[in-house]
Order: sequence, then C-alpha cells, then structure tokens
Amino acid sequence: MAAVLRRGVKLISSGSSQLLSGGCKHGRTSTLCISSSRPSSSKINVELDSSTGIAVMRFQNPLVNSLNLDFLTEICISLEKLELDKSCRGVILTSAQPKIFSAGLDILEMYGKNPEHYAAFWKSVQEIWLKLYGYSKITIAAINGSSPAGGCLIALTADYRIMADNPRYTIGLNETQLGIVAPFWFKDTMLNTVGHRTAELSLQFGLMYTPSDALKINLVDLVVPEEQVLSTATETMTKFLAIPGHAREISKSMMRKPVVDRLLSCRDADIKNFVSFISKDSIQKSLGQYLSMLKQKKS
Ligand SMILES: CCCCCCCC/C=C\C/C=C/C(=O)SCCNC(=O)CCNC(=O)[C@H](O)C(C)(C)COP(=O)(O)OP(=O)(O)OC[C@H]1O[C@@H](n2cnc3c(N)ncnc32)[C@H](O)[C@@H]1OP(=O)(O)O
Repeated sequence: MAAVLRRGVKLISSGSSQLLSGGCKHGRTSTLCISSSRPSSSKINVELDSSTGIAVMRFQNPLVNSLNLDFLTEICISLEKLELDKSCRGVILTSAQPKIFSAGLDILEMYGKNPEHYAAFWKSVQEIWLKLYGYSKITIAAINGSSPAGGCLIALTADYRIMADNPRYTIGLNETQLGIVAPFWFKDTMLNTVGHRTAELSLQFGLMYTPSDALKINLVDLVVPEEQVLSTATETMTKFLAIPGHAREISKSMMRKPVVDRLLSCRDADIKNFVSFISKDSIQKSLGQYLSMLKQKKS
C-alpha cells in the first residue's frame, strides 16, 4: 500500500505481507509476493522520495530489531518491490528503534525449535543476504545504533556504511562469543570489506568495534555525529547517483558475484549444515546460556 506523505514522498508499508512460495526473487528462484493492508503490524517503514529516487527503509521491530522469520521476510519483500520500482534509485537502511540498528538474528529462532523451523529460518537468512548483497540499486547503511552479528551482516551488504559517533554503539561479527560460527558467506562478506587478517582476528575473537575502531579497519566508511547520520547518507547517495548507473551496477556485480554464486551453488547443503550444527546439544546449551546472560544483564 502507498500513501502520499508530502509532495513527492510516498510512504510504502508492506503490512502483513505473505510469501506464497520460497523466498524473494533472485538468481534462479522466483517468488510471488502479495501484501495485505494491515500497516499497523508492519515491522518496517519505507519512504520513497520520488523527486530524488531515494528510499529510506527504517527497521521498527521492537525491542531491538532482532531478525526473526517474519521480519526478514518483510524486509525482503520491500526490497524486492523497491528493486522493481523504476522511480527508486537507491535505498538507505536505518533503524527506527533507539540505540539499536539491529540485534542480529533472533536467537529465539535458533533455540528450542524443530529442524523444519531451523531450515525455514535459515532459508530466510540466506534470502535476505542474497537479495542485499546482489542488490542492483545503491544501498547505504545509516547505522544509528549497535549492530552485532546478523545486524553487522546487513550493514556489510550495503555499498557504503555511515555510523553514528557514539562509543556506546558497537558493530561486529560476535558469533563466537555465543559459541556459534559465522557461516562462510558471513565470513566472505566481512573479508571482502576489511581484508583477510582483520577478518581472521575479528571472527575468531568475535570482536565488537566502537565506531572509531570500526572506521580504522574499514568496517564502516564514515563516522558522523548521530543527528547527521541520515542527512550524510542522503548526501552520499546523491554522489553515488551521479555515476552512470549501468557502469556502477556492473562494477558492483563484478566485485560481489563470485561470493553470491558460491552460496547459490550450495544453498541446500548450507541449510542442512546449519540445521545439523544448531541442533547439537552443545550449541543449544551455549545459546541457552547466552540468552540467560542477556536476561541477567538487566537485573
Ligand atoms: C561448521 C560451520 C557451521 C556453520 C553453521 C552456522 C551457524 C551460524 C548461526 C548463526 C549466526 C548468528 C548470527 C546472529 O546474528 S546471532 C545474534 C547475535 N546478537 C547478539 O549477540 C546481540 C545480543 N544482544 C545484545 O547485545 C543487546 O541486547 C543489545 C546491544 C542488542 C541491546 O541492548 P539493550 O538495549 O540493553 O537491550 P537488552 O539487552 O535488554 O535486550 C532487550 C530484549 O531483547 C532481547 N534480545 C536482544 N538481542 C536479541 C537477539 N539477537 N535475539 C533475541 N532476543 C534478543 C533481550 O534478551 C531482551 O529480552 P527481554 O529480557 O525478554 O526483554
């Protein structure tokens, strides 16, 4: 559904969208997506400025934008709609939740569930990564809060990352801290951004970086005062938009296609691997302990 907000700005909400089969269209698979009109349940908010072609997608899945199956599906559907929309030229990804960009994958989706659930969840994680890493349009992550693990992955898929200058916010692939392992395509995305040695240390220690440290290792491209994150993202998008589109798009694809193709060539095996890994008693125990630690932190 779309409603006009102010001149040239459309508010697009996917509402309680449903996927009829598989996941979003990319590479060899395709999906028919439908939307119902219940915007109140929407976990994202998209504003497309038709005068500039810039869409701002805000994540609003309380409390911490953790990436559960529904949320991932909704993001994927909206990205697909924007990709098909000729009036959209680039997408800024940001958060409507205070202090958090995204808490990463929803741990509750990987804990105490059955293998079928794990498989469906992992498929949706693959879908969002394939959609974003292979996205034809420009994407900029306006990182206005903490961004661990899967949250960092979402940011890493963007063409450019701008982070709020707040030392309380951290970003990184901290999977080992939970006793789990970032899969090869998380690793490849990190490696393509920060280089081999930094990725190796970062992944083994499960390091989380403050904005200034993230800038030093090129995990983010720019650190700006919090209130300027969105405006800087818009300015940066304008610079990207000044480049001839087809040349930029081919260059992006040239850099990323080998990594995308690697997952496409073994999606089912990757799902099987995940299900077998996450179902192990020792891994379930680690996740249970981590969840308890998160709860205790409060008290
Ligand atoms: C051999 C190879 C095999 C390969 C197999 C591959 C396996 C790989 C599998 C998975 C990859 C995993 C990727 C991930 O993304 S895992 C998730 C990592 N995320 C985190 O570690 C973040 C944890 N959370 C935090 O650090 C903090 O919550 C915070 C900084 C995000 C926010 O802090 P604060 O504002 O203080 O809020 P609270 O901590 O109080 O949290 C509020 C509320 O939310 C719950 N919560 C937080 N994060 C998550 C999450 N990721 N999933 C689910 N729930 C989360 C938290 O527990 C609180 O809940 P409440 O007590 O009920 O209110």
